[in-house]
Amino acid sequence: MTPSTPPRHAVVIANPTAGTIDDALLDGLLAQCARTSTRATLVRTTRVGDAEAAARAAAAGHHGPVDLVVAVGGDGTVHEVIEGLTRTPPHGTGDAPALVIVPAGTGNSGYLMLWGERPWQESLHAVLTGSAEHAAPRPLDLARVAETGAKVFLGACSGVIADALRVARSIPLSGRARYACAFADSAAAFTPYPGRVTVDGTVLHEGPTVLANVGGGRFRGGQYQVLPRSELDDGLLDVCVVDGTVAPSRVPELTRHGDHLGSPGIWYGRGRRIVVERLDGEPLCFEHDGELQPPTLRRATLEVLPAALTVWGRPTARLSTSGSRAGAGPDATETA
Ligand SMILES: Nc1ncnc2c1ncn2[C@@H]1O[C@H](COP(=O)(O)OP(=O)(O)OP(=O)(O)O)[C@@H](O)[C@H]1O
Repeated sequence: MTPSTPPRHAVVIANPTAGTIDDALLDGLLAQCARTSTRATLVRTTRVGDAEAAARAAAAGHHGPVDLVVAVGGDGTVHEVIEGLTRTPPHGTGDAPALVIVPAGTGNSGYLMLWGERPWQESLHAVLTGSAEHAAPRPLDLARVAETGAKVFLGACSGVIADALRVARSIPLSGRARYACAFADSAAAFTPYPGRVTVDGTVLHEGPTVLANVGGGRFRGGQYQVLPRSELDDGLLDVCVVDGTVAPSRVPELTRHGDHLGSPGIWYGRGRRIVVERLDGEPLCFEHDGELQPPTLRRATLEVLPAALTVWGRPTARLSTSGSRAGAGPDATETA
């Protein structure tokens, strides 16, 4: 395999308030850069919005030529860094810096999506040494919420998966355990809402809806494979709808291993523009990248931004090919 070009200058954007960060983690990271002669510029955030500003500054060339941005934190930090990297045209004629994630939050779905369960030190070492066998810079599709302009990298979801984030606020656990507990509690009490999901102008589902998940990554909450077929670099968004014939309480167990696609009441599509609506005049319960959104939208329009970002991940034929593709069936409406 041809080695990738190792990065020469990394801007490390670290959120010191993220769930599992400490000085030892940052010292270890900087030592790894020093061992491979990668210049590292450390930026510690001090408030919400700093990570986005730092990524924008790095892409705009404020630190000189930069070919790598290291986001150290949880999914919230990664989301900000992506907003910053994609908001600025790259400095001069060079490419925008590529992103690598060092997981220091509690859920870390972004890291899981790109590297699986591999320790971050091994992933970073492969990036810094240009080991093509273990790491590759890959194009990553993002989505944009047309109504707000927000970028989405992990995925967006209406219904019970979003409601679980509300429930999680009062659960005294952290990370994946907290979300699992919240998902079970929310699902046990959830009432389907009247909804419609449209894929590139064709209605995929209309009627009682438990959730509509658009992505993005295969996993939500770091552990539920709601979109087991999703490819992160195919220029398309996947969508899975669970309709009201499925008991909400069964959804956590059904989606745990991505086995739900063959079941009745599951609708799966793929396209460039996906509209998720609530039809009774009430606001959608809606989240993206693990952040519950204010109840202001009755519809969310997700448009794909193909290859919006270069991100380091494990080299696979596609970014996320673990698991097999389900055969086409009634659950497998594909619009592209
Ligand atoms: N210095 C800071 N002080 C306070 N908040 C910050 C700071 N830097 C970043 N933030 C905000 O903290 C929020 C949470 O961070 P992040 O999601 O990275 O960590 P986490 O909550 O521990 O991880 P996870 O989302 O995996 O549970 C982010 O939305 C970010 O905007």
